[in-house]
Amino acid sequence: MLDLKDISITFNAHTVNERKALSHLNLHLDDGDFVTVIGSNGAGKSTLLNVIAGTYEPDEGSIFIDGQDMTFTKEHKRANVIGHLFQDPMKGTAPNMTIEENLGLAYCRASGHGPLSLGIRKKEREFFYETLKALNLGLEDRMKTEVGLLSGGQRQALTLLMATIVTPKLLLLDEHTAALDPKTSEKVMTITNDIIAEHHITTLMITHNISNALEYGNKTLVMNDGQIAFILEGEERKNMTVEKLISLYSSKTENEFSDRMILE
Ligand SMILES: Nc1ncnc2c1ncn2[C@@H]1O[C@H](COP(=O)(O)OP(=O)(O)OP(=O)(O)O)[C@@H](O)[C@H]1O
Repeated sequence: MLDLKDISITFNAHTVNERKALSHLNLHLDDGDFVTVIGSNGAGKSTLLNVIAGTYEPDEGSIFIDGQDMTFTKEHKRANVIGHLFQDPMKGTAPNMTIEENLGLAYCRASGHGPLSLGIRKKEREFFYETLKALNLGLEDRMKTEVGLLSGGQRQALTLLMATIVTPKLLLLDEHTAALDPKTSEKVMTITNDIIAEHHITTLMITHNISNALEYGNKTLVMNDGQIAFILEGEERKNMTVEKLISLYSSKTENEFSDRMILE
């Protein structure tokens, strides 16, 4: 489904701030894979997602989605098939527009249904109502509420819905629950897991929470220094504990996870 072939990217090349963020990275994801991504600070996790999304063009290598070479496809064109969520709940929604208008925008953009100026029709309103209801946050009764008035958790759940209202080929989640309080984070994570399972969405999810990384998804990709250190799957992953993973990481990479990852 997703193939990354020999991807490298260096920021600020030939300056004192030169930083090789990804180095000859290869990755293959099968259809429906839900891969959690962890690694120390600066390992290249966000850069990996940004390169897949088209935010950055790699210096070397190729990106294929469903066999199609997307390496030089612009970010806004890739957005038709890739959903990308960030840590900041303020990103990804328009605060001065209502919930319904935001969903309308996302729906039109992803489905190619023509501009929002045509108005949201009854059929779409009903679809949005039902989709919001499934979140179990009461947002279906607040469709005329401006998004800027929502809490961080509600907003992040809405952003997730917008990214998946037309099922994307690939979903990229960059610590999308990290800015939420623990209870809300758990709720948004449950919603995330349900949406991914229901629509069978191929997903890469960066998390700093090691137990979440082992609990959710079917594979865990561990990054270090711009490369994939190792991938856990199958029995090995099933039998993995947080403690074992911390020691495996330091033995394989001679590096440590950050305190934030270990303490949480
Ligand atoms: N736009 C950029 N310009 C310059 N350097 C960058 C840029 N983006 C990332 N880097 C550098 O590339 C390296 C990898 O960064 P990246 O954000 O991908 O790491 P990460 O694994 O997501 O880290 P963290 O867990 O701290 O968010 C870091 O050294 C970072 O400083």
